[in-house]
Amino acid sequence: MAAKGATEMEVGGDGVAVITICNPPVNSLSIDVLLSLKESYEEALQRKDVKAIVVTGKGGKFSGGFDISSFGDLHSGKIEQPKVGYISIDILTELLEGATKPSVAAIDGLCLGGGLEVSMACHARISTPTAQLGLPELQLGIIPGFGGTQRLPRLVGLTKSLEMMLLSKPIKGEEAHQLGLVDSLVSPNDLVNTARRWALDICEAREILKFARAQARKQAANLEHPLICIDVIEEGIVSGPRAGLWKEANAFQGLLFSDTCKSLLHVFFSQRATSKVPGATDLGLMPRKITKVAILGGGLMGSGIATAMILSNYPVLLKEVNEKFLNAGIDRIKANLQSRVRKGKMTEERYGKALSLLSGALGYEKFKEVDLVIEAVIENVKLKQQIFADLEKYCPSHCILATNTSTIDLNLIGEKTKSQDRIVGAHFFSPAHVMPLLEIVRTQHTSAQVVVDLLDVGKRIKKTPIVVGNCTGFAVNRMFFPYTQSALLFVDYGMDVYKIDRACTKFGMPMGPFRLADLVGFGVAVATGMQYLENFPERVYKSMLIPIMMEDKRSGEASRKGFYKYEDKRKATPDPEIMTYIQKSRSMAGVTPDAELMKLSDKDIVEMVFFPVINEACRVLDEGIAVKASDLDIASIFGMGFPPYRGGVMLWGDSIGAKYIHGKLAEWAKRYGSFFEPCSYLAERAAKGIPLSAPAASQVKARL
Ligand SMILES: C[C@H](O)CC(=O)SCCNC(=O)CCNC(=O)[C@H](O)C(C)(C)COP(=O)(O)OP(=O)(O)OC[C@H]1O[C@@H](n2cnc3c(N)ncnc32)[C@H](O)[C@@H]1OP(=O)(O)O
Repeated sequence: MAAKGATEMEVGGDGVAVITICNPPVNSLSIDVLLSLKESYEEALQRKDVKAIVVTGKGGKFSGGFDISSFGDLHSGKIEQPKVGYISIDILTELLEGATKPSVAAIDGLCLGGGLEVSMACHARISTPTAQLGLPELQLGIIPGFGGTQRLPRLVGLTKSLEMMLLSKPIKGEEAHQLGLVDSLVSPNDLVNTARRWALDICEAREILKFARAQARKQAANLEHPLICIDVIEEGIVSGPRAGLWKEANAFQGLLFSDTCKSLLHVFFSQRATSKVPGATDLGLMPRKITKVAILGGGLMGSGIATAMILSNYPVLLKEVNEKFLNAGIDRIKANLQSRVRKGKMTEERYGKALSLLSGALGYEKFKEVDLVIEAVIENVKLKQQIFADLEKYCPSHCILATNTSTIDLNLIGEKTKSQDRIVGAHFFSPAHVMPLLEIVRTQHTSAQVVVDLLDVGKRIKKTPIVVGNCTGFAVNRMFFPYTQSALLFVDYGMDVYKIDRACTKFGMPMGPFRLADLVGFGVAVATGMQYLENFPERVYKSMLIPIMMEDKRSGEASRKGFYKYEDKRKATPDPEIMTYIQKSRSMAGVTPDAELMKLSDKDIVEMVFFPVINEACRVLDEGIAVKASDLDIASIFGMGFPPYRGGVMLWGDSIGAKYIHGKLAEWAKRYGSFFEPCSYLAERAAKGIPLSAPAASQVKARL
């Protein structure tokens, strides 16, 4: 039997395949035409020279719909009925609508029933003003069967689509355009060419969207909502504004109840709540004006802090011990600023202005003019004590005396002065002009006024402050010390360094504990370790791995070799050589690798690295070092790069549950030692089923 119509396909030099429905007199859709449409599509999707598709009808008619004359053949069984849904779902939805290449329908004349349905499965519709579009199926005692009941309401709205279907009432191209069923109106002569251009424009938009998707995945692989946003934008481009709006509305609704949204809302409010500090900001004190700032030490931290200050228009006096160090410090500040100019974040003019706010000093003569001093010299208690005694002598009596120490007890630093009420910690995170957190440390002597003043400075230099109590490591470093500690412990027990780092970055950390140790430098890591060992010996794991590597002149990124090698600029490559050190460290620790640890999933690894962090965060909270759990969430996000979409360590901990965390820690404590011992705060909350972040009944001990 001769075929009842077919489609023809022609591929132009522009990469557009024009598929024409040919079945005179009205280009009705016989089964043959539909199968031929399928074949043409498949060929177009396969061919490399085809970028986009236009579907049209021969002789100024798109299509009069399903071939009514074959109804009888179907009834009599003369032609076999395709399996239910084959045309509507397999061909029109999966193949046409779901195609990776965009298609546009070019409509003139009739576009009825199955014809309109084919055009609605395309990604856009261009028509002439006089074209006739409708779904008249009900006239024949049937209903639209190729997706019309679903696609038309999305394009023209419920009321209009009901009218068009129930009354079998077609509309003209003009009205279809107003309703959004048709995307553009053109004269019959321009029809196919306009449709070609439209299809190519969708291709270009798709390329841009593809790039945006890749970027979004690279930035935060765990996040779904940026990709959904791109999908929704694409829907609008491809299927018109109404379809786009529907997709937007549905996606919005879904995201509103997502964990990501809940976590990010928590971060939003928690960040604002950090500057509400009981016993300081609730006393009605106004911040005093700070007109000049002095910074002691032009090293990495000092120069970073000075950069942050001059960028926010504070005149800065940088003091060093000799000309050479001073110049080196000033050069570092210049380099910090220049990097901003290079990245286009700052004009040359702004650069000059910022630099003009900086002056250098070798002595204390000009310190009588300053309102705030930030000491950022090396971590040496004796040196700091001497400096604070000098500052008391040379600075005006109202001047705030801040230290950028990251670990040393402030009472020790100020021991030789009578200025305890104006001594405060201003702990910045490296690089200080980039990292957004400022940990303000107050002792029992620090005045509320000084805290209020420093909060104001923090706001002006665009840092997120958290106000914490005084102890070794304060809140942030204390909380994150166990991050590297547990990683080092598990490496001794047989786990792979790079597997741990990978699990952490997949979880959403900017870098794993070993890449971080490389960045910070092993010297700092060991010095900090000593402080902890002195103060919290029961929960320090004495890994020899870092000291062994240091003996071999591997001390992290600065020496181009640490846990990774750094041949190229900053690019970290795993280094098989580290196995020698690891084996040595393992034999010194006298442990036998635990075969079970090798089988762990990424989720297990993340728990092993982060549950000790949560445990320490609980101690910090219990001791009153932090005022509230949400401050620790902010500290973890802004100080260590904990993924904000997980809400911070405490909120994340609560999403897992105190009981589970407690159980795991207790089990590991039995197996691997006291480092994992769950603290009493965690134990109590696990037993009573109270969230970790819920305020205690007797909130905040007298520590602050
Ligand atoms: C699954 C899907 O949802 C189901 C469907 O698509 S069902 C089909 C839906 N389509 C329709 O109902 C359209 C029916 N056709 C019409 O209403 C009118 O024919 C029309 C408005 C298209 C044209 O009207 P008009 O210009 O007066 O010409 P008319 O004489 O009716 O038709 C011209 C020829 O085309 C044929 N024809 C029209 N529509 C046809 C169709 N869908 N299938 C097969 N042949 C069709 C007519 O039988 C006629 O053939 P003839 O010359 O051999 O007698």
